[in-house]
Amino acid sequence: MLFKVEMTINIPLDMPKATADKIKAEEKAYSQALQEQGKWRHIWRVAGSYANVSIFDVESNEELHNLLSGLPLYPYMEISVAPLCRHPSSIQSDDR
Ligand SMILES: O=C(O)CC1=CCC(=O)O1
Repeated sequence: MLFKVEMTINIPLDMPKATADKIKAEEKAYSQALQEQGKWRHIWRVAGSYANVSIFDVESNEELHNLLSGLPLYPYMEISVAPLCRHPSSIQSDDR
């Protein structure tokens, strides 16, 4: 199941830089592990914003929820999720 996920990050201004840097490093490792597993298919920076648009490929809504709620930056994110399906004009032979 494919989902578009938009994440907007709002780190509190009073968070110490060392704390924020540690959480960001944990976030990067978490994200890259999921990318290596093929579950986090794409991640794109939204130009001009501390936000990303990502594509996830998971087995269920529950799996997506568990992955997203495990993000180290989750407490500081606004997240929106949209389920995806094949576009009838797509020339791709599969959903990759
Ligand atoms: O968009 C961001 O910077 C938040 C984020 C999600 C995965 C990651 O590595 O950073």
